[in-house]
Amino acid sequence: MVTLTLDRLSARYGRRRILAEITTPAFAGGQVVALLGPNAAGKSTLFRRILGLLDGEGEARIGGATAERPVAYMPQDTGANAVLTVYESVLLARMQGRSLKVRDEDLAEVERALGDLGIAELGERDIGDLSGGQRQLVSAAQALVQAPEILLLDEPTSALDLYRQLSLLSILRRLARERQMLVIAALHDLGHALRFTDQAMVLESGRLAACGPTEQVVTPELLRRVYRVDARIEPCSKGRPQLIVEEAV
Ligand SMILES: Nc1ncnc2c1ncn2[C@@H]1O[C@H](COP(=O)(O)OP(=O)(O)OP(=O)(O)O)[C@@H](O)[C@H]1O
Repeated sequence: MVTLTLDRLSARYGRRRILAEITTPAFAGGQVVALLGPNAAGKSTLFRRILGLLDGEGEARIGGATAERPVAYMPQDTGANAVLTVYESVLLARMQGRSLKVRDEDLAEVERALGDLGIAELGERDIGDLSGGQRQLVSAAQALVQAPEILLLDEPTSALDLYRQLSLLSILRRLARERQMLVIAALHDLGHALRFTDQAMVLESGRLAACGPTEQVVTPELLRRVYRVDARIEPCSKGRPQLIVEEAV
C-alpha cells in the first residue's frame, strides 16, 4: 500500500522560507487527509513541495507505490483551455507523461473519471463555456483520470454548491477506500474536514500546528488559537460532528 511521510520538510520561494520542519507520521492509501490552515499558511506551497516543484530541505517520502507517476494534483486555480472539449481535456490529462498512443484503457479511464464525478454529460462541451463549478469538477476528473495512488487536491470544493461539495467529498472518500488511494485535500470548511476526513494536518505560518485524527485535531481550542474564531462542535441529528461558529475573536 502506498504511503507518504513528510520528514523535516521545508520550502522556499527564492530566498524566502515558507515552510519549515514539517514532519508527519506516514499517511497511508485508503485515507483521506485534510490539509488545513488559514490563508497564506502554506497549504499550496506544501503541495508544490511534495510534487518536487520547489526547493527546500527535508523530504516527502513515498513508499509502496507501484505506478511510475503515483501522484496527481488538482491545483487551486483551474485554468480553462477554450479550444478543447471536456472529454479531450481529460484525455489529454490522462496521456501526460505516457506514450502518445491512446489505448482502449485510456478511453475507459476517461469515461470512468467523468462518470465517477457525475459529469459524463459534459463530455462534448467546450471547456471554456463551462460554469466555475463545472470547471472545478472537470479539473478533479483531470487528476483522477491519471489513476493516482496519491491524489492532492487544492481546495477542490471552493466553486461548488453545497450539494456538490458534499457529493464530491463523499465520492473522494469512497474512491480512497475502494482504490486504496491516499487523498490529501486542502480545505477551508472545517465542518467538511470533520465529516469527511480521517486525518488532519494544520499549518500555521508555514509550521505544523497539529496533526492526527481529524476529530482530535479540529477542536474549539485549535479554532480559537489558529483560526481566531469561537466555535463549538456538536453532533448533528444524524450523529455526525457539526461545527457551530459563534464569532470571530
Ligand atoms: N510564487 C510565489 N512567490 C513568492 N511567494 C509566494 C508564492 N506563492 C505563494 N507565496 C507566499 O507563500 C505563502 C504561502 O502561500 P500559499 O499559497 O502556500 O498559502 P495557502 O495556505 O495555500 O493560502 P490560501 O488558503 O490563501 O490559498 C504566502 O505568504 C504567499 O504570499
